[in-house]
Amino acid sequence: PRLDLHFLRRFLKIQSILFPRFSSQNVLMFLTLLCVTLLEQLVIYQVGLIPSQYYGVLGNKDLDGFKTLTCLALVLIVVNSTLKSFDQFICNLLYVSWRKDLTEHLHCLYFRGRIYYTLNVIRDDIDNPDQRISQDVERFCRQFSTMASKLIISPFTITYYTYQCFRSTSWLGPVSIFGYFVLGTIVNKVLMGPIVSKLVQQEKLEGDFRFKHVQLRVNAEPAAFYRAGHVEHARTNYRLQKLLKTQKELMSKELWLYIGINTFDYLGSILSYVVIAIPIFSGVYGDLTPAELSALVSKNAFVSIYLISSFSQLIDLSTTLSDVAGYTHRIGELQETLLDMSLRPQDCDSEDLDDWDVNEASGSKATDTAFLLDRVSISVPFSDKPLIKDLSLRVCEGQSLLITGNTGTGKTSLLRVLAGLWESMRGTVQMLTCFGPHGVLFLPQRPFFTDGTLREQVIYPLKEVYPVSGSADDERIMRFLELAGLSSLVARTGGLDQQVDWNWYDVLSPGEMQRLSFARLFYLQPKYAVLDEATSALTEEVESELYRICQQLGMTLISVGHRQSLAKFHSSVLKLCGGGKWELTPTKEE
Ligand SMILES: Nc1ncnc2c1ncn2[C@@H]1O[C@H](COP(=O)(O)OP(=O)(O)OP(=O)(O)O)[C@@H](O)[C@H]1O
Repeated sequence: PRLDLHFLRRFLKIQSILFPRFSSQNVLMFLTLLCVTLLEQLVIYQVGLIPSQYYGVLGNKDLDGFKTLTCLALVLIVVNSTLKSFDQFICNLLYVSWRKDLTEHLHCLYFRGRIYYTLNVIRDDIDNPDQRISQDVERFCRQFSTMASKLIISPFTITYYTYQCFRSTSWLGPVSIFGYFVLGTIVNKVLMGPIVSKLVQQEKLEGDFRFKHVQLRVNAEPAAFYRAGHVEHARTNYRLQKLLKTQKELMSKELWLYIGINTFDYLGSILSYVVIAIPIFSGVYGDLTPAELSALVSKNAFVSIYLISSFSQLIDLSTTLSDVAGYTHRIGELQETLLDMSLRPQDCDSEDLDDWDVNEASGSKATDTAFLLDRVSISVPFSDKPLIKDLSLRVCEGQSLLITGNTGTGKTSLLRVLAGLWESMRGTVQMLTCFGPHGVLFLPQRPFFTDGTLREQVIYPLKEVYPVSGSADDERIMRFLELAGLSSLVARTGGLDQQVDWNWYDVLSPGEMQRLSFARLFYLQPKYAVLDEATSALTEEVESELYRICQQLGMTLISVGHRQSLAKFHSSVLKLCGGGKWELTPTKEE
C-alpha cells in the first residue's frame, strides 16, 4: 500500500459512497460547511483588523470610538466563536453520516448471500474483516472529517491571498511561494510513503490483538477448565508486543514526517522576507528611503505570510492524510474483495434471501425431491485430499438419509456442499426445493444463537413471528419448547419476550442448546431437515424422542450421526469410508 494512483482510485471509490448524488444529505452538509467556513474567514479577517483600529481610537483618545469598537469586537467575537462551533458541529455530523453510509454499504456487501462465510472461513487473503468494517471505517471517517473544514476553505484562501500577494509583490512572491509548496509536497510525499504501509500493518496487528481477546472471551470456560490463564496471558502479550513494536516503528517513521512539516512551517515564516530581499538587493527599490522600505517590507510580509500559512495548513494535514491513506487501502481492499465476491454466483445467489420469505407459495414449486447429486466429487479446500468421489444420490420426500463415517471423512463437508457453502470439484448438485420452512432447514453441528429474547431464538432466522398469529403463536412456541424438554427455560428467562442480557452460549448447557435448536426446528417445521450431529450431547432416549417428533411433524431427515440407534429413523445409510470411498445401503425395516 502506497500513496499512489491505486490509493487515488480507492479513495475516489470511497468518495462515491460518501457523496452518492448532488442532492444527497452529505453533499448538502458539505455545502453548509463550506458556507460556514467562508463566513468564518470573513469574520476572522474583520477580527484581525480590530487591533490596528484600537491603536487609532486610543491614540486619538476617542472615547465614543473606543466604546463602538469594543461593542463591534464583542459582537464579532461571539459570531466568530459561534461559527467555529458550528463548523466543528457540522464536521462531527458529517463524520456520523459518512460512517453510517460507508458501514451500511460494506454491510450490504458483507451480508449478501454467503459472502461473510467465504470471507471468514475459506479465504485468508483479507485479514480481520470485522475490524475493517468497525474500527477502520470509524477512524477513516473521523480523520477525514477533521481534514474537511481545512481542505474545503483552502482553495478560497489560497486564491484570495495569491491575488493579494501578486498585487504587492508582483509575480515573484506567488511564484516562489508556490514553488516552495510544491517542493514541500514532494518531500512530504516521500516521507509519507513508508508511513502508509506501516499503518496498514499496524491495523492488521491491532485486529489480531483484539481477536485474541474475543477468542478468550468466547471460550473463557474451556480455557478456565484447562487452567490456561498463563498460556493465554503469554500469547496475548506476544500479540501485544508485536503490535507495540510496529507502532514504535510507525512512530519513528512519523518522526521524519514531523521534522519535514515543522521545517517547512518555520522556513515558510522567513520565506516572505526572502521574497522581498531579492528585489531590494538587486537594486529595484534603490530610490526608496529606509522608512518607505520598512513600510513596504511589512505590507508584503503580511500577505505573503497569510499565503504561506494557508499552504502550511495543507502541509500540516500530511500526518492526517497518511492515516487516511492507510485506512483507505484497508477499506478499499475489503470493498474490492466484497464486490468481486458478490459477482460470483456461488457466494452470492440472491435466491436464498427470497427463499426465506415465509409467505412464498413454495408449495406450488415444491417437488418431492430435495437434493439431486450426480457423480459429485468433493475435496478439502485448497488441497488435493479427496473426501468423496463420484457420489450420485437422490434425497426424496419420506426417504430419510443417515450419513455416517469416521472423523474427518467429510460428513459435514457433504452437508456444506448440499447447502451451497462449498463447491463440488466435479459433478452437479441440485437443490430442488427452497431454504426455510417450506423447504430445507439445516441444523449445524455447533448450535447458533443470536442476541435477543427466547422467542427470537425459537423463530430464528425469521425476524417476525410466523405465521403472524399473535397469542396462538405463543402457544405453538410454548408447546414446542415443552416437546424439546425446555419448559423450565421460559421461567428462567422470565417469559418469551423478556430481554435477557446474558450470552446464550454461557448460560445454556450443550444439551440445552441442542434442545433449543430442535424447538426451533419444530416451530419452523420444514419439509426436509438436515441435522449435523444435532443430538450428540443428548442421551439415546432423548434423541429417539426428538427424532420421533420430527417424523410426526412430517419431516424428511438427512442426518449425520454415529449412533446405531439412529438407523431406524432413516431409509438408507451413506457411509463415508475416507479417501473418497463411500457405501450407500438401505436400512433394514423393523
Ligand atoms: N475450512 C476448511 N479449510 C480446510 N480444511 C477444512 C475446512 N473445513 C474442514 N476441513 C477439513 O476437511 C476434512 C473433512 O471435514 P468435515 O468437517 O467434513 O469432517 P467430518 O467427517 O464432519 O468430521 P466429524 O465427524 O469430526 O464432524 C477434515 O480433514 C477437515 O480438517
